[in-house]
Amino acid sequence: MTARPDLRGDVAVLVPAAGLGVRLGPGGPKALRLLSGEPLLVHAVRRVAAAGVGCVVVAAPPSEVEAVRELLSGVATATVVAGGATRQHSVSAALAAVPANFEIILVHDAARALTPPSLIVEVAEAVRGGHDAVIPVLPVVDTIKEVSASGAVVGTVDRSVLRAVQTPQGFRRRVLAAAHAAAVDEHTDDAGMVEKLGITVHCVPGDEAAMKITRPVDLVIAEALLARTLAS
Ligand SMILES: Nc1ccn([C@@H]2O[C@H](COP(=O)(O)OP(=O)(O)OP(=O)(O)O)[C@@H](O)[C@H]2O)c(=O)n1
Ligand SMILES: C[C@](O)(CO)[C@H](O)COP(=O)(O)O
Repeated sequence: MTARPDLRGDVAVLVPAAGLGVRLGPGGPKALRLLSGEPLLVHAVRRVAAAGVGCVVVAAPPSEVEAVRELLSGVATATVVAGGATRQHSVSAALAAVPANFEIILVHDAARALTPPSLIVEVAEAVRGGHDAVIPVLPVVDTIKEVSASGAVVGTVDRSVLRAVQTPQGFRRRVLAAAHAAAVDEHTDDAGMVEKLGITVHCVPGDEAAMKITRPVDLVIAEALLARTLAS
């Protein structure tokens, strides 16, 4: 895990971690599920801290706030708040806890536990460089079909214009605050809320390691990625 010492401490990272993990199956809140013996949240926050950011705010499952504080005490200096019923509510709660002097805010899923610090730095630097909103993206590798409710193919989408979106997503603070003030739970991603304000969202190359651990197979893939990283 390589850190970039040149990143200034003017960046705050919000880590929504209050999701249930329904698609991962039974086993408790997803952010607390284990990957190589450590909770996903610990993997994620360790990488955020390695990026050299000045403030980390975690939105934890409401019943786990104290436990998460304890869990993170040896990992990074982090503020822990209670998350909400939707990702948007969790991000809003975390944003409210960021001190006023932080002008660059990144939002980063705990579920993207193996995101390299270098990607966190890239996104922060793109915001500092002048973009209001920045997202990491990857090309779509499968053919994408539009399908009707009855299961018939309606058409094939031109995938050359499609991108799969990751986190961290980076924003000027006023932009993220305005997007959340206007949002009505239509999007799980913050950039989607910003788009609705008519603000341009800039793309930077994503990273396969920033995959979102969503289904059981993703845990298997993440274990393999982690083993490869540790071995290199
Ligand atoms: N009410 C919520 C819902 C989601 N999240 C967080 O948002 C990130 C992305 O969400 P996702 O991966 O979809 O997690 P879950 O909502 O837990 O997954 P599922 O839909 O399978 O329950 C995760 O780090 C998750 O903990 C959150 O903080 N608060
Ligand atoms: C924010 C996000 O990770 C970008 O891909 C995604 O929107 C989260 O989506 P989910 O609906 O919570 O899986």
